[in-house]
Amino acid sequence: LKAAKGGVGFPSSSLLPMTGTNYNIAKLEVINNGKSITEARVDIDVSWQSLEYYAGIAGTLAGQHIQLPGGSFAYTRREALGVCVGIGAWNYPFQIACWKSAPALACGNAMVFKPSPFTAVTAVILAEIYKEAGVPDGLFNVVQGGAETGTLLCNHPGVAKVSFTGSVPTGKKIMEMSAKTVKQVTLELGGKSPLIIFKDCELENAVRGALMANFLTQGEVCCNGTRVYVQREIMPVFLEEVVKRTKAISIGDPLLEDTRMGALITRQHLDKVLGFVSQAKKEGAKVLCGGEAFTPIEPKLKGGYYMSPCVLDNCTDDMTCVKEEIFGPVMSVMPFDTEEEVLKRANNTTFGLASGVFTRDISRAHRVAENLQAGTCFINNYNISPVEVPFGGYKQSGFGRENGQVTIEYYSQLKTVVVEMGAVDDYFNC
Ligand SMILES: NC(=O)c1ccc[n+]([C@@H]2O[C@H](COP(=O)([O-])OP(=O)(O)OC[C@H]3O[C@@H](n4cnc5c(N)ncnc54)[C@H](O)[C@@H]3O)[C@@H](O)[C@H]2O)c1
Ligand SMILES: CCCCC=O
Repeated sequence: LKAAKGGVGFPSSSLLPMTGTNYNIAKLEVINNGKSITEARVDIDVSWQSLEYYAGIAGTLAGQHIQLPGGSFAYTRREALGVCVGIGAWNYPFQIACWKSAPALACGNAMVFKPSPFTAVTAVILAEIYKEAGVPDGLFNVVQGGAETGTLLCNHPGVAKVSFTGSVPTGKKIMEMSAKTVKQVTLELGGKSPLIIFKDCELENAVRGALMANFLTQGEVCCNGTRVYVQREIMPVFLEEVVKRTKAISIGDPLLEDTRMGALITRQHLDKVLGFVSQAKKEGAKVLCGGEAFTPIEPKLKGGYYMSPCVLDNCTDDMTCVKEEIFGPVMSVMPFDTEEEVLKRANNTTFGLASGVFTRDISRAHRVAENLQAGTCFINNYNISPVEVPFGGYKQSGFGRENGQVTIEYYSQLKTVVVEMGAVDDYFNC
């Protein structure tokens, strides 16, 4: 399993077959969420990699020694915050629970984790795994419930920190509640990320990248690059290729090895996503493929929340489908002419979670990455998030980070100890 490439949902062909516990968790995650088994396996890989990574870091936590005049000195200690609350979204249930609990526990905190009520199961499996590994009772706890339970946790005076993954509107409420007792907050929120494809790109990679940026986990991925800006000269060939491959995505039973797209999370969410497609048509977008409820041929799947992945052409920056997070398999494609123009358009959003650029021009790639207002910029790929690499948003996509060494700072506090080696000053002359 070491061969697995860390990713938000990267279905790596380098994955070795899973057996035993890992495979069972992946299967449960499919039943939990509806995503394909190939993706769920990657989620479980990314999850255990997170546990291993922070377990390794735990023994390296250290402060600083600062020499002061007269032999005195100060040192800093990195200490736990106390009880941390983790609140998760439904799209990566097990992975989110690991991304939060691994650094929290590594820093010496306890965690109370609340999964989304739509995907309640696998966080409990994580609690069982921790117990089996020897984590003392009470250090990692799962409470089930929805908004009411989340509210109680955020208002609890005994909680030191809330790490939240979910939508922007809920994130604002979490921040407001946490402010009452000055709790620390990490917010991993939504996005409407731009993916910029220049005419000098390696087209095959750019097309694959656009699919990776839009259709993993049925498009229900926070950092998806759903605003696809394509340089005008290559628009016809890009559209032809992207539509051909989108039509070929196999939708159906998510437990089957060949399936690449499963079911959306709920009927209500499916209707909402289909509603975005209808609205896009009304506003002048052209559906090149998909965007409809889909009924797989297997009789047992009738009534499932499936839809065909959609590519929208004729989009403009002011359309609802381009401005709002759809959180479903809908790609909006728009032409651009110059780098300056596309950067301005890409940054014209209140979100700032991720971004991407495809080009062979190395200077341009780094210049674009510098100028995009987003927490992550992928160059010549998309949706790759190994555990060593910090992940998080700019602007209303949130703050704080998950993954990487920096996350230690979000689950610990710094104590300064000042040590006098001489006499105390007789300042008051008494
Ligand atoms: N940035 C990231 O890392 C990331 C990752 C995954 C999903 N997301 C975002 O999550 C959203 C989809 O997930 P969702 O529909 O579960 O989001 P959501 O905001 O509806 O719910 C997220 C969690 O918050 C809880 N909750 C709801 N109301 C609450 C309240 N008032 N107080 C406390 N807790 C409350 C829910 O029960 C759930 O556990 C999308 O916007 C997506 O972009 C972000
Ligand atoms: C935990 C995975 C985050 C990806 C966004 O939805």
